[in-house]
Amino acid sequence: MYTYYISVGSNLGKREGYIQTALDTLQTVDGVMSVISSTLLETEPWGNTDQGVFLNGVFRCESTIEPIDMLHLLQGLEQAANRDRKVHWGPRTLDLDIILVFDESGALLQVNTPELIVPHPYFWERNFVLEPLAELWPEFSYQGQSIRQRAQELQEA
Ligand SMILES: Nc1ncnc2c1ncn2[C@@H]1O[C@H](COP(=O)(O)OP(=O)(O)OP(=O)(O)O)[C@@H](O)[C@H]1O
Ligand SMILES: Nc1nc2c(c(=O)[nH]1)N=C(CO)CN2
Repeated sequence: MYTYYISVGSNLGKREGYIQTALDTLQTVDGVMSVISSTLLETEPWGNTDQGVFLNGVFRCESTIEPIDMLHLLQGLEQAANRDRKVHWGPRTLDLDIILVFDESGALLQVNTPELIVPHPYFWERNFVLEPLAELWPEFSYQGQSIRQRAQELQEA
């Protein structure tokens, strides 16, 4: 059994609908025991600022699905939302990124393959991930820093 923290975002079309559909579909998948979502929040675009405001959140998912298979499952949900990938970090109907994965002993998984890097390489730089993650897991800390401190630090940067 794994515990996944998955970042969800959308800034094109019926944003909340795409996110809700992804959540509803994920809950029906064999091997997915539970999915809960943080509240969704409006966030200014990060990285590529020349695009619309995002709706972002984080799902916590308990699942027996292996990380690479979870990635492919999430990519299928993105395709179901007619996601196109023309512009890197550009507008998208639905984005689902695996942020963190813990195994049943509670150990943080490190994955480094051409297709999948976990922890997600940018998660600790992105308040649109850290704020909803902190809602689900306020005591989380990473590399010796609490998530609250990190979110504050990014806010002030
Ligand atoms: N932890 C991860 N979660 C999701 N995709 C990942 C992860 N690690 C590597 N990838 C790879 O990233 C590729 C590009 O994904 P995508 O186009 O969604 O990037 P993005 O979400 O726009 O940018 P970013 O990854 O910086 O958030 C995917 O094809 C996937 O193989
Ligand atoms: N606010 C916000 N900005 C972004 C987002 C996102 O989900 N939310 N996703 C990106 C590429 O993954 C790049 N920039």
